[in-house]
Amino acid sequence: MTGTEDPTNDEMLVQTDVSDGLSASSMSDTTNAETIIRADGVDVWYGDEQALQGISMEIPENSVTAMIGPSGCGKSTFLRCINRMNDLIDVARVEGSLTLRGKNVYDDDVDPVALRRRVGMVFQKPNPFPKSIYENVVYGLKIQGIDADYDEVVEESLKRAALWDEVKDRLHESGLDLSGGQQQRLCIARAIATDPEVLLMDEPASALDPVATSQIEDLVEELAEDYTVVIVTHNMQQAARISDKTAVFLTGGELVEFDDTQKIFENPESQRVEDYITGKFG
Ligand SMILES: Nc1ncnc2c1ncn2[C@@H]1O[C@H](COP(=O)(O)OP(=O)(O)OP(=O)(O)O)[C@@H](O)[C@H]1O
Repeated sequence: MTGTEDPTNDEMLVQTDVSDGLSASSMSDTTNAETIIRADGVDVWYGDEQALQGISMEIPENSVTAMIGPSGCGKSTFLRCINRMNDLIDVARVEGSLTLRGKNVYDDDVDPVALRRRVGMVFQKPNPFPKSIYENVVYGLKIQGIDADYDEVVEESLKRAALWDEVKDRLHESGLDLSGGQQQRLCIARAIATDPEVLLMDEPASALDPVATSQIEDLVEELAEDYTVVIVTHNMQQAARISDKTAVFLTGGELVEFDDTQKIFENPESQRVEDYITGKFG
C-alpha cells in the first residue's frame, strides 16, 4: 500500500469496530503484571499446511512482548490470532485456546468486531487514509458513531503518539503529506484513539529510516505504560532494546522459547535460539 489508496479491508476492519466498552487498566510494574493474553496449544492451518504448532504463552499486561524468528515461522500469523484477523482468510483454521483477560476470543459469543476494538493493530507500512490528520485520528470513533469531544481525542491521541507538537498547527492538512515516520505515528494515534487495551504491531518500523525507527521505538516503550504491546520484528536489536518479553519462533511454526528478553538474549535455554540470535542461521 502506497498511502495514496483507499483503506484496505484489513485497515477498515480494525477501524470499523463497534465498542463493547471495555477500557484499558493501567499498571506500570511489569514484574508483577497480570497476564492479559494467554495462548494454550494454539495450532493454525492454512488449508493442509500447518503454520503454528501448539503455541502456549502468557503475555503480561502493560508490557512490550516481541515476536522474533526467521521469515515464514508464523509470527504474523500468531499476531493475527489475537484479534482474529485470520478469520478473514478463508483457508485459515485456528485451534486451541487464546484468552484475553480470561475469555477465549474464539468462543461463539465473542464478537470479532468488538474484540478488534480492544485489540488495535498497526501495520508494517504507514497507511494513513487520504484524509486530514484530524480526520484520520477520529475516523474510528466517527464510523462507530461514538460521541466524544473529538478535539480532545485528537490532541490526546496525537500527544500519546508523540506527534502533536509536529502537527498541531496543520491538523486539517492531509495525513499523506507527512513523512513516513510521522505517518506511522499518525497510524498509532488512529489506533489508540478508540482506547484499545492491546496494540498489535507488525514490523511497524521496517519501512522507516533509522531516525524514524528510533522515534517509534521510544514511542513503543512509552505506550507500554498504558497499553499491552505485542510487536513482530525482524530486527533482533530492536527486540532487545524495547521489549520486556521475547518469543522466539523457528521454522515450522514452533515457539521454541518465551522468556524475559534479557534472558533470551543473554542466556537462552535452547541451543537453537542461541544459534538464531547469534546469527548462525535465519
Ligand atoms: N494467507 C495465507 N494463506 C496461506 N498461507 C499463508 C498465509 N499467510 C501466511 N501463510 C503461510 O504461513 C506461514 C507463516 O507465515 P507468517 O506470515 O505468519 O510468517 P512470519 O514469521 O510472519 O513471516 P515474515 O517474517 O516473512 O513476515 C508461511 O509458510 C506462510 O507462507
